[in-house]
Amino acid sequence: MGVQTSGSYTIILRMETGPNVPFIHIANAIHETGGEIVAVDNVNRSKNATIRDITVNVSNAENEASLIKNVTKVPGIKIINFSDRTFLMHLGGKLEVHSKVPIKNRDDLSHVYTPGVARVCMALHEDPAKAYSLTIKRNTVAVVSDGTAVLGLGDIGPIAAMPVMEGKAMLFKEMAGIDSFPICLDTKDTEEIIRIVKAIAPAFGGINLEDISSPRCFEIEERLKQELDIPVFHDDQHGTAVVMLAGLINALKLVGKKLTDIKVVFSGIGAAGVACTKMLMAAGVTHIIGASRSVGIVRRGETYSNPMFQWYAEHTNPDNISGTLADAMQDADVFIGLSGPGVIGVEDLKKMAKDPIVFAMANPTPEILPEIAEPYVRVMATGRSDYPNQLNNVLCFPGIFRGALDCQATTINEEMKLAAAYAIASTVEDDELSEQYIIPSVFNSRVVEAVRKKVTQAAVETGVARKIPHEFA
Ligand SMILES: NC(=O)C1=CN([C@@H]2O[C@H](COP(=O)(O)OP(=O)(O)OC[C@H]3O[C@@H](n4cnc5c(N)ncnc54)[C@H](O)[C@@H]3O)[C@@H](O)[C@H]2O)C=CC1
Ligand SMILES: CC(=O)C(=O)O
Ligand SMILES: [Mg+2]
Repeated sequence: MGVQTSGSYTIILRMETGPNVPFIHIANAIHETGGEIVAVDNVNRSKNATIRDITVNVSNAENEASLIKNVTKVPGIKIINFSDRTFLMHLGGKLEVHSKVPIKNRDDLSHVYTPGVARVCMALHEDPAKAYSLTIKRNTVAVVSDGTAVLGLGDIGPIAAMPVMEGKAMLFKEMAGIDSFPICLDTKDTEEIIRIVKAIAPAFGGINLEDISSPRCFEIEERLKQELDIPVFHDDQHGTAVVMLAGLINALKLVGKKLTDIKVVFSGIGAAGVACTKMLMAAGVTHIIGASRSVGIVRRGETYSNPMFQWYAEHTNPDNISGTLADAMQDADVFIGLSGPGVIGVEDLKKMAKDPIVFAMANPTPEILPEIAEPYVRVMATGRSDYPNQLNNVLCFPGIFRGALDCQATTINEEMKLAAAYAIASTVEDDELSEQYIIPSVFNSRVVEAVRKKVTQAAVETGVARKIPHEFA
């Protein structure tokens, strides 16, 4: 009892029960160990036995083990097998490629492949710009990672990064109809990553860099932006920043404060923390303090080996305070966590200014859990889908790339990002806005369309669109 279950850890117990075993005995055994029954399917019923699949949310592996042990003790039941729903959904990977044109006979073959394909190749040789109409480039994005900063799990390597990149590719397709390939590179070398991404770029209309640790991610993205003529977008930086700003715009409406007046404290000065800081500065926030696990509050007068910390020290912390994250929390209006699990506690929240706003965005485990923070804060948001107010870059990257691809943008610039943030924020109407609803659901179908439209408009207005869609002509 009292165990926090997680929608992302679901097991299915297939069990056989004798004729006189009341279901309540099984339900109690599950409930006693903190499991939450979400579905019961009768698979087979005969005079002597019933076979059921019971789907249960558990909190973690230990909880799963103790639950199974407890259920096994119920007289008259036999567990046939149990499976983890998350792993079942990953069997064989989560993606496959489909062809758009059937190949039923030699004639079809001669058009889609040799000899017919050769004429198309030569047309592209003469005019490479036709790639947008004659190849998959028009609608295809590479999701590129080196596996060094996967969610908040850290440097777990390119193979272990694949499920996240496959997941991003699924989201591109499901949310915005964009085809994408997960590409996990077995190198951490900045120059080599730049070289490889440049080499694969001809097939793609955009590059989504993902989960590449800082500070290498800054140089990789900057160089690729300069050297390629397609959008290069480090999602952990800019997707996160766009969504964070959207959430903050709406949260501030609730508490009646202005961007220009607030004090914001960051935990985590990595890819996401730096980009969110820059986005807030661009939106008018002047009082920002950042703290990192390794050096505490970043301040002028110190020398940091990480060049981004040096930049941070020069551009934030107007009163140049020193100390730890806990010291920075005094009178903060907003806390933004882009670091790791459990870095703040209730004592830190109590120091914040009136109507605290807490965005604990570390994945999969936030800087503070909502059930602990909620009594002490006015607005609480996390990056997770199993709590209200999900601040996750999935609200941004499908729509921003849809908008960029539709106008064949050469880049995704600051104006396009700001347009995306305000578009996301505007999908929550004023009469819908509440502490539990500052940001639209990931499944709100209006989000991608709103972002697409505003992003394309911003691209056209700032002169980075190669094609002007009819609605903006
Ligand atoms: N909700 C969302 O949409 C997003 C959330 N994130 C989360 O933000 C976090 C950071 O991601 P990136 O900036 O891409 O990584 P990064 O590797 O570039 O930076 C991580 C930063 O957090 C600090 N940090 C890491 N673990 C920590 C811990 N346990 N305690 C204190 N500080 C810690 C590091 O010192 C570094 O400053 C991750 O948890 C990630 O899941 C990142 C992108 C999007
Ligand atoms: C959501 C995401 O991109 C991350 O946590 O890294
Ligand atoms: Mg990421």
